[in-house]
Amino acid sequence: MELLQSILSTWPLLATLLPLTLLYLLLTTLLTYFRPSLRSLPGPFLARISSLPRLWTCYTGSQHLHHLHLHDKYGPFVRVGPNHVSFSNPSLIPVVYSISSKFVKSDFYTLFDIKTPAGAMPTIFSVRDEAVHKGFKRPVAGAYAMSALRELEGGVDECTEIFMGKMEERVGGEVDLGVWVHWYAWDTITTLTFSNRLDFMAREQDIQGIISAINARLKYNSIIGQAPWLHKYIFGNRFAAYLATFIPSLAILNSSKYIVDFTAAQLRHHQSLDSKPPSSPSEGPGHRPKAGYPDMLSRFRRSPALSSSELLSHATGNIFAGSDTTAASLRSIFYHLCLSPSALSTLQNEISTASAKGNLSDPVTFAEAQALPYLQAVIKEALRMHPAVGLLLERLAPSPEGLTLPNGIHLPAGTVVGMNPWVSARDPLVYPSPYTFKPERWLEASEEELKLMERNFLAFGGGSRTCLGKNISLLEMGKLVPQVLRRFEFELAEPGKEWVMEDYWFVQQRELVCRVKRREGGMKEG
Ligand code: HEM
Repeated sequence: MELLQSILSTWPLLATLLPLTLLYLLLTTLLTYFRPSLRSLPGPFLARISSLPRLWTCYTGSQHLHHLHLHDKYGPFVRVGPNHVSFSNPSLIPVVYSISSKFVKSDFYTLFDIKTPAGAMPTIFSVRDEAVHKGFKRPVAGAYAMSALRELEGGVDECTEIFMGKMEERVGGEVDLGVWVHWYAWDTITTLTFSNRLDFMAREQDIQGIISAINARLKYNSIIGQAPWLHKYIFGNRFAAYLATFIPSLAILNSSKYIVDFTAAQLRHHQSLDSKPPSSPSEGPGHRPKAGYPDMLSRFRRSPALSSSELLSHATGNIFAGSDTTAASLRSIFYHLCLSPSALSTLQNEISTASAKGNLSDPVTFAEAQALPYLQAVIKEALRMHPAVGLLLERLAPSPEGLTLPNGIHLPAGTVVGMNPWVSARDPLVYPSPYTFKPERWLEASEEELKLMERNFLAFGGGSRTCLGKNISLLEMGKLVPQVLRRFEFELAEPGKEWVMEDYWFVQQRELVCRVKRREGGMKEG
């Protein structure tokens, strides 16, 4: 106390400013706490007045679990931040996430904008303005249609074959299946997008460190995205970003440029091969594009409406969103099958029966996979058990009307509202015993129940901002899983041990170590 008095008497300006600052902080805290309408919503005290709890739970990679806990404790509407409301009430899903919804994405998504040589620009994923989003999507949507992707099945088959070969080499031993499906997803997305498989699987490594770069940026984006205004003082600030280069553990988080440069190199490579004759296997590993090959980039490039920056933005979107998601979903499929012997044997029987009837080619085609109802239910249930995205899908209450919650509370325009796909997936009224992996629920539900289950299924998001790459992942998962299961069996190396989850926008799992066996009576390597 004496020390404070002596400081204040030495610096009279400080003596005036300090109480004013404290008064300002007190007033803003009170105003934040008592923000109209939001004050009547329940939620943790600190979350009402500051972004710290959201920053912290994001930093610890556990926000999906935190949101589940908050809704268990406080009910369907929780004030999770000064201006943030998380909801678990399903009736709001069609309001907030519909095709014609006026709820645009929040500033959280600005962290996912990219810098191109022509300047900063959003990606189709991060763009906030709905009209701009429509314009962005129109020229490329065709490339994501299932009819277009089916032409690329051969590319998926090549990657599947490599995956099978790698598992074959490991029969009798242990594999970290989580790592392998990640490499599989990377090889597949680079094949489908650029016809340039980078051979993560063949070389058994993170090629050019791109996986680490994306993980690091996702970490930064999800944490700083909780208070997006912070970005302009961190990596959005040139000087701060420069200073960070001297601290390797910080510098790695600023990998956005690295990711865009990685994609730009792929674009240049694709363009440089236009004039080359069709590839031959002697060109070495990877799949080389030839003029007219219907990979996604060729389709994008055929659209005269796309500038080179837009092309880069779309390709970066595929790189950013196209592998972690599918990998997390594949891990969920294999993990839950390992934990559920009855589901595994039902699926194995379905595959064997179809095979015996001659209904499964080698490799399994997408059309054949779709005709396996239990397989489709397993995929759906695995995505429900483990949605790839684990933060709020944040949207802004529209202006001027805001949002009136079913309990009558009115949220003003500009309030950030959203649902976490993990919360919608665990609603016991929609999915009885929501923590149990039960593919049958998708086959046994009545029409009415199924409608509700589909409505709550936010694994691919919803409305006009539904995942654009959904068909890519369905193609990959639908083809890989039956092909692998007809030849191999996996069991957890340590059955009692749970995997480790980290939620940095995508909820990635680690330590899915399995023993690989050749399946009794299963298909031999052909
Ligand atoms: C199982 C795999 C996948 C899952 C679970 C998934 C999940 C999601 C989710 C939840 C969203 C909505 C995010 C939001 O509203 O904020 C989304 C959007 C998006 N996803 Fe995926 N995704 C998957 C695979 C892919 C793939 C393979 C690609 C592309 C190669 C992709 C590209 C996109 C794009 C471009 C958007 C933004 C769409 C828009 O706003 O119009 N995703 N995804």
